[in-house]
Amino acid sequence: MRILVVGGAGYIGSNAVRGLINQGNEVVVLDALYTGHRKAVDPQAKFYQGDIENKFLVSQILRNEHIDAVMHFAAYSLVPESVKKPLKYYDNNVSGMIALLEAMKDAGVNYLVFSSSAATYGIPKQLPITEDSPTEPINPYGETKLMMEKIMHWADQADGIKSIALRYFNVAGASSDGKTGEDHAPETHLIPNILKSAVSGDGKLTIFGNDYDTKDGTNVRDYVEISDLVDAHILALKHLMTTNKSDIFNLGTAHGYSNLEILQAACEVTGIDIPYTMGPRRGGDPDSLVADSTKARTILKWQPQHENVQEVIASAWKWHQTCPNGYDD
Ligand SMILES: O=c1ccn([C@@H]2O[C@H](COP(=O)(O)OP(=O)(O)O[C@H]3O[C@H](CO)[C@@H](O)[C@H](O)[C@H]3O)[C@@H](O)[C@H]2O)c(=O)[nH]1
Repeated sequence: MRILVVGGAGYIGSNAVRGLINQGNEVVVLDALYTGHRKAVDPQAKFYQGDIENKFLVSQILRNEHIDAVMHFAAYSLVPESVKKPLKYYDNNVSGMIALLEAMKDAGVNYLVFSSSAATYGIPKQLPITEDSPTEPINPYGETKLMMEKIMHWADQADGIKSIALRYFNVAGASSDGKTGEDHAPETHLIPNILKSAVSGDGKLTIFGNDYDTKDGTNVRDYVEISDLVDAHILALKHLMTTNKSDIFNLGTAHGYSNLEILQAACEVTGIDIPYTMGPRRGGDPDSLVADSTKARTILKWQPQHENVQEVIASAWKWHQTCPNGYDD
């Protein structure tokens, strides 16, 4: 199959590109390189630099490259940034999805796997969260992802574009060959920030808030390992093309770790007593997000292989030690 991976130079997209190639697919990448890294893209993929909002370019690539299906990772994804710059998020994320679907309609490409988020749920009424839980996002990022899902739904109704939205919980870890890891600018994610502090010893790590309604007062998250996440995308695409039916799946492990538990696990993995400051709450953080992924396990036959959070942190730690400045080395 020939797959277009939009946003294929980012953390999750670049890992998906490798996974697709390893499974015998031909991959074309489109990435604007606003947040992604050219060096992260597997050299076996054909690369175009460009913006998802350029629907003429996307349509041309879909036609000229004889694309069968699209995976979409080209959205802004930082919760705190979205709270500070909501218009940037609505503009890029929502407009990007509209342009992509218009280009797919124009080129007659009817299959889309989309990187959605647990942030679509907001503050869950019960844990673990199933796909039919209410979707009431509490930050602009989560709301843009929900809007994108809704746009996909109506594009299916009107134009027959079939799609699967994968609602990820917190993705973490690096590839086992050490080639691709997590490198955002600015870095706002917990595990990379903890490990950066471990490498630099700068003592700049802040844990945001210890007055949440959780076991130790810090936020609880469900960490899903990057290669397990990529496997789910490939299974989802096969399922979509077999059933021709749009759907939504959670991807997580059903294990919730508090921010302090993650810090403790990182201290154990690295052997470093990582200093931190307890700071005030960061805007837009729900207390706890833990996935019920029974649906993905049953229907997609998804079997995550890396549910031990220490193992996930260990792979990220290997990457951070090798590339302390990310892809800028
Ligand atoms: O330096 C830091 C960074 C983060 N946190 C906290 O760590 C937790 C996790 O934060 P982060 O790693 O930024 O992830 P989330 O905000 O939970 O968002 C992630 O998880 C979502 C789904 O749960 C995804 O959709 C998003 O794309 C992804 O950024 C939160 O409580 C943060 O406040 C800190 O305390 N200190």
